[in-house]
Amino acid sequence: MKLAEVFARAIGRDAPLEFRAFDGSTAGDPGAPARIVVRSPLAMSHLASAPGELGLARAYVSGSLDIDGDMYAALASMSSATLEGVPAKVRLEIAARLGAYRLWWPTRRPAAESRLRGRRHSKARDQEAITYHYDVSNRFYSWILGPSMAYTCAVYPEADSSLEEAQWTKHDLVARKLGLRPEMRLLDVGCGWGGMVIHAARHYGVRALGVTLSRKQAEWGQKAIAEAGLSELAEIRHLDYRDVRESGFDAVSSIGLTEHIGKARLGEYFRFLHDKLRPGGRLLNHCITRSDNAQPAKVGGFLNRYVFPDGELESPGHLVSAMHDNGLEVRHEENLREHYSRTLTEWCANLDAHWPEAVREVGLDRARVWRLYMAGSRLGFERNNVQLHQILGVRLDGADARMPLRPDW
Ligand SMILES: C[S@@+](CC[C@H](N)C(=O)[O-])C[C@H]1O[C@@H](n2cnc3c(N)ncnc32)[C@H](O)[C@@H]1O
Repeated sequence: MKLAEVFARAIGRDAPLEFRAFDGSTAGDPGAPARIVVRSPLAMSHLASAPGELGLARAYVSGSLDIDGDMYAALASMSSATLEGVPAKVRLEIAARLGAYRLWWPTRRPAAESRLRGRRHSKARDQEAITYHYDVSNRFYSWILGPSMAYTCAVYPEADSSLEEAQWTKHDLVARKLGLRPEMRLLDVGCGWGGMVIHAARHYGVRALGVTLSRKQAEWGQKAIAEAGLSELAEIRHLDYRDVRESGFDAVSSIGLTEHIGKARLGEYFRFLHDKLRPGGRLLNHCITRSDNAQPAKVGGFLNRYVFPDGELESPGHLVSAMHDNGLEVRHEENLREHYSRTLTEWCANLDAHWPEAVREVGLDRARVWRLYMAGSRLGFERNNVQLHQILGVRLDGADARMPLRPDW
């Protein structure tokens, strides 16, 4: 059986995809928005060794399989692939073919795959994990993220708002939820390239300290603060949040950091942030959560090995409980899932628009990792496999929460 026949049976003959393989076989619609090209038997060996997303990712990142055109459309079609309706005899034949590929074309893990050592979530290993993903190239990130350099879900105020407006709106939403006012002190943990710190200082006159484990982000953010003339108010340090010594902050923001903490450490994370606040101070926690809480968290897949090593997602309920159990009165929460699929759609389009220079900057294998992960994440938010929750908590400890009677955020 030729590979195109296997493909047509698994994906369906009407899928909006074209398929070509090294054995000369073809299937699908040549005018489709996306084309899968299996360039060598090595791709089949990758798929046989690690069936599903990891095998596909290894084949794509190693260059033995290409996905041309619309990556999102390709993933949307492939994610529903199944051999369920295929007769048992044919399935056995396919399994035997895959086994033979595996035997004759042994695979090696592509060099881009992460290999972290040491105790999970030790400071040293977390530094390695963050360097792996964020210290790639600031230029590369600027092509994807645009001028805001914000690497988290934007908040679109209108149907036709731009990414830049939506990132501004996200920072402003966080500022308003935190009740920022001039002379307040804000701690932004996991500050990235400094977007929230700069927004709080520029628009609210707040004294803002941001910390990030990425050296390249810190350098970029420090320069951006100086160029904006905000050095009196804003500061960014290359520092593990656990090493922040100051306390008594009026507000803490954590935008996209929780995904790096790990379930086992969530309690101490929220306790630490609680202790950084003065009584009456607020924490706004913004992070990706997972929808299916019944399944154990998935480790060792594509995202863990190529994108966010040691990253872990929790359910929104678990986060609310962890905040509640660590001294924070939970006052508000909202799910911004649709905003993240839209944000990712724009990042994917930006990467495609800068593809040749992105490949020159970080190499083809890495550029492919980002292309695959961002399109897959867009699909994940659209299909409610993952969500984005903002949760607002207050440290009471005898103080008044001073929340508005009906917030108009
Ligand atoms: C997805 S990025 C979000 C950046 C930024 N908040 C934004 O919205 O663009 C996650 C950030 O968490 C930071 N981070 C992860 N673990 C950290 C830790 N232990 N201490 C400080 N920063 C950390 C990373 O360096 C990165 O800046």
